[in-house]
Amino acid sequence: MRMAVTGLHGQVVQSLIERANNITDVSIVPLGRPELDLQDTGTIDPALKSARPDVIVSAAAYTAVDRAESEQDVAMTVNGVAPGLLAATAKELGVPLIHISTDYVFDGFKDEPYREEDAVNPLGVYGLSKLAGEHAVRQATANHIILRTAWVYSPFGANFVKTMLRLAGDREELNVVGDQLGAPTNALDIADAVIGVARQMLARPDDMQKRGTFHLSGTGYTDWAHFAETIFEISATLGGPQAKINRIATSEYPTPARRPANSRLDNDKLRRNFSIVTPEWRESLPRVVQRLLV
Ligand SMILES: NC(=O)C1=CN([C@@H]2O[C@H](COP(=O)(O)OP(=O)(O)OC[C@H]3O[C@@H](n4cnc5c(N)ncnc54)[C@H](OP(=O)(O)O)[C@@H]3O)[C@@H](O)[C@H]2O)C=CC1
Ligand SMILES: Cc1cn([C@H]2C[C@H](O)[C@@H](COP(=O)(O)OP(=O)(O)O[C@H]3O[C@@H](C)C(=O)[C@@H](O)[C@H]3O)O2)c(=O)[nH]c1=O
Repeated sequence: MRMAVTGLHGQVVQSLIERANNITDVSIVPLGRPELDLQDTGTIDPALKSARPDVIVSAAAYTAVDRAESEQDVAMTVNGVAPGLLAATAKELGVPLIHISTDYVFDGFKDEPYREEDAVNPLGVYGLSKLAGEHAVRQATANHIILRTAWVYSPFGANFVKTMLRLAGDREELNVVGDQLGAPTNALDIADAVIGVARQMLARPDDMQKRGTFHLSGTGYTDWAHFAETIFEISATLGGPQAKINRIATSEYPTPARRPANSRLDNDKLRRNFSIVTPEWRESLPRVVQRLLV
């Protein structure tokens, strides 16, 4: 199975490359700038076609949530327009598209985990742009999966786990918000799920139970402050950096973009339709912290 994946250095791309290294029948073709530039939309179709994919994975995105508030045009092109073009090429090639989206399409006012059919209402430009991307994909091809994930971390790229370990090098105490709930998701677990989903889509080309929108986050949930405390508990056992976490309210940590108070995603549809279950977030975390401390 040849998977063309957008992006080069991103967390999900790098995780797919690492996982595929150990699987003989899966090869990843990462497509990044300048060959494929989601801002330079004319590059998308030729780059994808030259990769001769069996499946396309749309993993690249403009992910700077706060910067998006002042770079709306770039965020909209990369996250909102480009996925529709990827989907149009996927349709022309007759191959499935797996598009990664986000919990930030929701406003977070629901008390329970979000299900796929719940009403969307993004609070910021990043979420709005990702929602536009979802609509564009749905319009361009029925042969798609939209996988909404959340709070992604990994040994690669930039993420909250790396930020906490880095900040602890300079400070003894860190203020972290304790009133936003969500599920940390290891990008390597996303990679496993994406490969599993792709195999099942190819095996069942006409099965609409294996098409549409699905949620995929780590199992269980936490808040950012407790997530940070857990990172440092693990770091302590490995002789890594330490910091005391001061639990604060979101109102005490002003940011350009608003974040949802509830980012929890209900993963049950993925379990029912694909038999895919993600590990507990606490189980996945130590493996990444360990790698980051080496
Ligand atoms: N990070 C998170 O917490 C979450 C992420 N998601 C979604 O998951 C997906 C993967 O995220 P993640 O791996 O964390 O992302 P990263 O921020 O780690 O990487 C983003 C990738 O997008 C690429 N990219 C950005 N702009 C362009 C462009 N104009 N042209 C081509 N490539 C571009 C980057 O390129 P380069 O390699 O050159 O830097 C990089 O490879 C995204 O769709 C994101 O919206 C969803 C929920 C949470
Ligand atoms: C660094 C830091 C962050 N925070 C807060 C800010 C924010 O509410 C929360 C997480 O901060 P980050 O900037 O890492 O998170 P953020 O960029 O909002 O992460 C999001 O990224 C996009 C791409 C997604 O799709 C989302 O699922 C989500 O993972 O923690 C603190 O309270 N203290 C700190 O020292």
